[in-house]
Amino acid sequence: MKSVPRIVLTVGEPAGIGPEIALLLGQHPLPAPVLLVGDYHCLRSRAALFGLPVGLERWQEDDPWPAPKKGTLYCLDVPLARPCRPGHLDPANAPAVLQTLDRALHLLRSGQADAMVTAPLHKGIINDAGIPFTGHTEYLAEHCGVAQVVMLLAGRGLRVALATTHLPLSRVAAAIRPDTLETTLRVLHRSLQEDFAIAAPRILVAGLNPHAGEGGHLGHEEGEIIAPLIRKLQQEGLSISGPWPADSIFTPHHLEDADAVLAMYHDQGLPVLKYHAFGEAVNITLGLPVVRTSVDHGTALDIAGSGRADHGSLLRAVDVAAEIVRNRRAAACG
Ligand SMILES: NC(=O)c1ccc[n+]([C@@H]2O[C@H](COP(=O)([O-])OP(=O)(O)OC[C@H]3O[C@@H](n4cnc5c(N)ncnc54)[C@H](O)[C@@H]3O)[C@@H](O)[C@H]2O)c1
Ligand SMILES: N[C@H](C(=O)O)[C@H](O)COP(=O)(O)O
Repeated sequence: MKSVPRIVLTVGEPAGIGPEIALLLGQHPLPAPVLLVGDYHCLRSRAALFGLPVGLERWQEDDPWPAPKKGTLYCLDVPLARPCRPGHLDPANAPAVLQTLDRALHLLRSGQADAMVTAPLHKGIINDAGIPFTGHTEYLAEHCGVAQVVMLLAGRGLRVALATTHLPLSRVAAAIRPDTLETTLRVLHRSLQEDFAIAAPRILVAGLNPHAGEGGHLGHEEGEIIAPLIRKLQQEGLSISGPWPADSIFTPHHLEDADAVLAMYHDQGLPVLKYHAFGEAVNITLGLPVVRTSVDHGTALDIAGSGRADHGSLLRAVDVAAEIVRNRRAAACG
C-alpha cells in the first residue's frame, strides 16, 4: 500500500497572511503532518500573537518524515534576514522567501516529499529587492527546466486555465502563438487526465478579442491562430471547442459540457473564477515534474496579523495536492 502523500508548505511572504494561515492548519486533522518551510521564529511569534495552541518543532533535511502528533506542526527553518512585522514588507527578506521555494523543491526532487503547497508571496517586494520575479509558476518552471507550464485555478466545480500568465496586457496578443498555444492545450489535456482522473477531458477555448473577433472584424487571432489549432486537435480526437466569445463562455449552458475553460489571459479568466469560488479555489501548476498547488489569494497585507485571514483555500490546496499525488500514482500503475 502506498504511503500518505508527504506535503511541504512554503509559508510565503512573512509580512503577509501566509504564516498565520499555515499555522491554522494545525487545527485540522490532516492525513499526514504538513511540513512548514519558513522562518521558525516568525512562525513562533505569529502563533503567540494569536494565542494558537500549537506546538512547533524544528525538522531537518536528514530527519525522517515527521510522525503525526496532535497539536504539533513541524518546521524546516529558513531564517529571515530581519524580523518581520505583519503588514510591513521588507526587501531584505526577499532572498529567504525564494530560498523556501528552493528548499521545498529540493525535498521533492530528492524524494523526501511528494508535493509542495505554497502560501502567497509578494511579487513586487522581490522585484524591489533587485530579483526579477513574476510568480511561483514561472519560477518553478525555470527551476525545473520546463519551458512551458500552465496555470490552472479550480474551485466549486469550475476549472480555468490560462494561455498566458503574468504578462502585461500590452504583450498578450503577441504571446498567443500557435506553438505555445498548442503546448498549453496538450499540457492541460494531459493534466486533466493524469492529475484529475478525467478520461476524456472536454475543454472550451475562449477567443482573445471581443466576440471572438467578430468574424475578423474585431481581431484576427481567432481565425488565424486559435481556430486552426482547435481543428487540428479535434482531428486527433480531442474534445476541444472554440474559440468562444469570452463574455458568454462562462454561462451554465456552456459550462455543463466542459471540464475546463482555457482563457487567453490572466484577467479574462481569473476574475470569473474568483467571483465564483474565492476562498475555496486552488491554483495548480500543470506540466511540472513535481506537484505544486497554491491558494487563490494574495498576501492580504491589509489584514495580516489581524486574525481575519481565512485559511479555507490553503486547506483545499493541501487536499488537492494529496489528491493529485494519489491520481498520478494510480496513473503510473496503469
Ligand atoms: N499564490 C500567490 O503567491 C499569490 C496569489 C495572488 C496574489 N499574490 C500576490 O499578493 C500580493 C497582493 O495581491 P492583491 O492585493 O492583489 O490580492 P490579495 O488577495 O492579497 O488581496 C485582495 C483582497 O482580498 C482580501 N483577502 C485575500 N486573501 C484573504 C484571506 N485568505 N482571507 C480574508 N481576506 C483575504 C485582502 O484582505 C484584500 O482585501 C501581490 O503581490 C500579488 O502578486 C500572490
Ligand atoms: N495569478 C495568481 C492569482 O491571481 O491567484 C497568483 O498571482 C499566483 O501566481 P503564482 O502561483 O504564479 O505565484
